[in-house]
Amino acid sequence: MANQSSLPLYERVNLRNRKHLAVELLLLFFLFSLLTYHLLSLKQYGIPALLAFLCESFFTFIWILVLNIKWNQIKYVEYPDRLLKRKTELPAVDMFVTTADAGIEPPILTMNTVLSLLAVDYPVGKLTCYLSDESASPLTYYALVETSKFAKIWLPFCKKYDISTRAPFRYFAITSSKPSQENSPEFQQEQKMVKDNYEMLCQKIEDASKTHAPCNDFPEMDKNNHPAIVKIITEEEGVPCLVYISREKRPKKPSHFKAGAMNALTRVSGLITNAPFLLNVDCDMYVNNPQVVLHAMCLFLGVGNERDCAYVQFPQEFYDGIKDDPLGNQYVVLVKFVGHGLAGIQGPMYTGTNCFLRRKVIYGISPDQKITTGELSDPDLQRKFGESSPLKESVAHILLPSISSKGGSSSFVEAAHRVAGCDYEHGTCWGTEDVLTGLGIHRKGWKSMYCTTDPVSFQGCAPTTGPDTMIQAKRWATGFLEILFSSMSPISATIHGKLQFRQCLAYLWIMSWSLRSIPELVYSLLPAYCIISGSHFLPKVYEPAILIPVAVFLIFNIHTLSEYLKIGLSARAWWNNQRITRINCTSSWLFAIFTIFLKFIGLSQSAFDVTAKNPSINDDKDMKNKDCSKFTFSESLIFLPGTTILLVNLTALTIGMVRLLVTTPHSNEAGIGELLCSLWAVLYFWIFLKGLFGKGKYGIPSSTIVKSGVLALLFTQFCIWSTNA
Ligand SMILES: O=c1ccn([C@@H]2O[C@H](COP(=O)(O)OP(=O)(O)O[C@H]3O[C@H](CO)[C@@H](O)[C@H](O)[C@H]3O)[C@@H](O)[C@H]2O)c(=O)[nH]1
Ligand SMILES: [Mn+2]
Repeated sequence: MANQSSLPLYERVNLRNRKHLAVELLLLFFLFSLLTYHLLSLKQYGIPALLAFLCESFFTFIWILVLNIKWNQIKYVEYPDRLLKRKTELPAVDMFVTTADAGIEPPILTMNTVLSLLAVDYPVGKLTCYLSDESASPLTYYALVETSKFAKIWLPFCKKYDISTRAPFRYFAITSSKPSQENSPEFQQEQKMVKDNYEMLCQKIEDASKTHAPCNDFPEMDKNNHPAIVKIITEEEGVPCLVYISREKRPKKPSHFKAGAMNALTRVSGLITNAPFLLNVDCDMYVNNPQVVLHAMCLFLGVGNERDCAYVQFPQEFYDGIKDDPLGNQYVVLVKFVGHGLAGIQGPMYTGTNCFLRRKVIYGISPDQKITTGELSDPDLQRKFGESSPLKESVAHILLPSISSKGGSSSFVEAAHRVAGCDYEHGTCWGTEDVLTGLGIHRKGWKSMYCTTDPVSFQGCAPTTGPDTMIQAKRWATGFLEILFSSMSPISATIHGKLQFRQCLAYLWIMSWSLRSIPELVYSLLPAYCIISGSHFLPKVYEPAILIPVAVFLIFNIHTLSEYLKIGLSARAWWNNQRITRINCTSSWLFAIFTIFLKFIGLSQSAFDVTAKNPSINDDKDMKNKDCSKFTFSESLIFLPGTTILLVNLTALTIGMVRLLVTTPHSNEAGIGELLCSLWAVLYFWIFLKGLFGKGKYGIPSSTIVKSGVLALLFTQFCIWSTNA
C-alpha cells in the first residue's frame, strides 16, 4: 500500500464531451453559412440583410468565445482525509464576511453565515472570522456578540453529531421538515436545547432591532460619517476568534464599496492575525459543507508549484431557489460550464465571494518573484501599503516568511483603527475586488483553481423580484464593461502581461455582455421592421437556403435544452432562462452601456445597489414558489426597452397577419420567416405581455406603457416612412 503521506491531495479529471463539441462546431458551421447567405443577398435585400449580417457576425463571435470556454472542461477531486493524515500543521485562515446595511441584509442572516464559518471542520486555533459592517450598526455588533455566545453551544453540537448543515436557520428548517426517528433520545434532547437557544438568539436580535443602541459599548452613529471601529469579540476556548470592523466613513470621501471593505479587512486582519490564507464570503453565503477549508487546502498544499494556485474559487449556488428559476438568476448551467471551462485554461475568475486566496497574492506579488530583504525597503513598502509601521512589518512577514517578528497580535488593535481609516489608501496600491482582482492576478501569470464539492460548498440567496434581478444584472454588466474599456482590460493584460490568450477570450466573453445588448436589440426589432416595411432578411420558404436559419434555430435550441435536461433541470427552467437572457440582454445590459456613458461624460458616479436579501426562515416553500414565480415590475426605466420590443412586435404581427389574410397568396409569399421570428420575440417577452394586464407589482406601470407606446408608434412610422423613401 502506498505511503499515506505521498498520495496526492487532489486529482484532475477531464470532462470533455466529444458529442457536445461536435454539435457546437456544427452550429458554428451553420452560423458561417448564414453569414455567407446574408453577404450574397445584400444586393437583393439591402439594409435589412446588412443589419442581419452585422448582428449575426457579433453572435458568431460570441459563439466562438463560448466554444473556447467549453473546449476542455475539467474538474478537481480533493481528498481531505489524506490531508488530515499528514503530519504537517495546517495553515491559518482569516475568514471575511461583508455586510453593507442591516436594513437590507437582516443581521440574523449574516449571523448564520458567521456561525457556519465558525463551525467548519478545521482546527479552531487556526481560524479567525472578521465581519465588516459598512453601516456601523449597533444592532449588527450586538448580534455578533450574542452570536459568539451561542457559538459556544452550536459548535460542540455540530461537531459531536457531525451535523452537515451548520447554518442554524437552514439546519432547523431541514430537520423540522423531515423529523428522523432513528436518533437517540440524547441527541433529540440536545437538539431541542440547541434549538431553544437559537430561537432565543433570534428573539434577542429581533427585540434589539426595536431599541436604539442595544449595546452599551457601541453608541449609535451616522452610518456615513463615523470613525473606524475595530472590536475583538471573543477569545474563548473552543470558538474561533471573532473581530468586528466598521471602517471609517466620511461624507465626500470615496468608499469604493465592497472593494474598500475588502481592503480594510485585509489590512486589519494583517495586523491582528496575519494568516497566509484568506476566505471571502458575502453576508448571505453560508457554508453548506463543513469540509470546505480542507478542500481548499488540498488544492493549495497539493499543487507542485504555488503559481498554479493563487486562489481557489467555489461556485455560487443558491438555496430554496424558486422552482424552474422563473427569474433566471440561479445561473446553474452558466456557472457550471464557465467554471469547469475556465478551470481547463488559466483558472476560474474571482467572483468576489466563496473564494480562498493567498494573502501574498493580494499583496501584489508575481508567482516567481523572489523577494529579498533589500526590496522590502521602507519607502517601497510605504508607497504600496501605506504608512502604518506595524502593517508594513506584517506585510514583510508574509512576503518574506523568514523574518523573525511574527506580525499580528491583538495588541495591534490601536494600529488597526488607523488602517481602517478612510484616507489610508490614498496614494497607495490598495486594490480592487471581484473579476478585476482576479484578472490582475491572472495577468501576473498566476493560475487559479475551481473547487466543486458534494454537498455543495456555499449557498446564498438569489434576488426574489424582477427589479432586483435586473438591477443586479445591470451592476454586473456595468462592472464588466468598465473593465473592458479600462487600462486593465484583458487585451492589454495579454499583450503586456501574462494573461493567456484563451483566458483573454474567456474574459472577453463575460466583459462584452453589455455590448451584446445592441445587436440583440436590433435583432429583436428587425423582423418587425421587415414585416411593417415589406422588406426581407430571411430566405423565402421555398428557397433551399431557408434550411440554414432553420438549422441554426433548431440546433441552438435543442442543444441548450439538452444541456439543461442532462443535469436534471426541467425544460421549463431552460425556457425561463432563455427568455430572461433575452430580457436582460436588451434591458439591464443596455442600461449598463448608458451608465458607463454617463459616468464617462461625468454625469453620474458609480454606486453599488445592494441586493435585498429575504431569508426564507421557516417559510412555506409552496407559498414562496407561488408568490415569487411571477415576474414583478417597478417604475424603473429598465422595463422600457422590453415593453417597447413587445409592442413593436405585436404591431408587426397584427399588420403581417392582416396582410396575409387580405392579399392574394402570390403577392406576399414571403415574410413567413419574419413573421415566425416576430412571434418568437413575443414569446420571449411573454412576461411583459402578462405585465401589460397585471395588477400592482405584477403589472407594468402605465407610465412605462405610455412611453413604450409612443416609442413603438415612432418606430412603426419610421418603418412606413422608410418604405416610401
Ligand atoms: O458598499 C458595499 C456594498 C456591498 N457590500 C457587500 O457585498 C456583498 C455583495 O453584495 P450583494 O448586494 O449581495 O451583491 P450580489 O450581486 O449578490 O453579489 C455578487 O456581485 C458582487 C459584485 O457586483 C460581488 O461583489 C459579490 O461577491 C457577488 O456575490 C454583500 O455581502 C454586501 O454586504 C459591501 O460590503 N459594501
Ligand atoms: Mn448577494
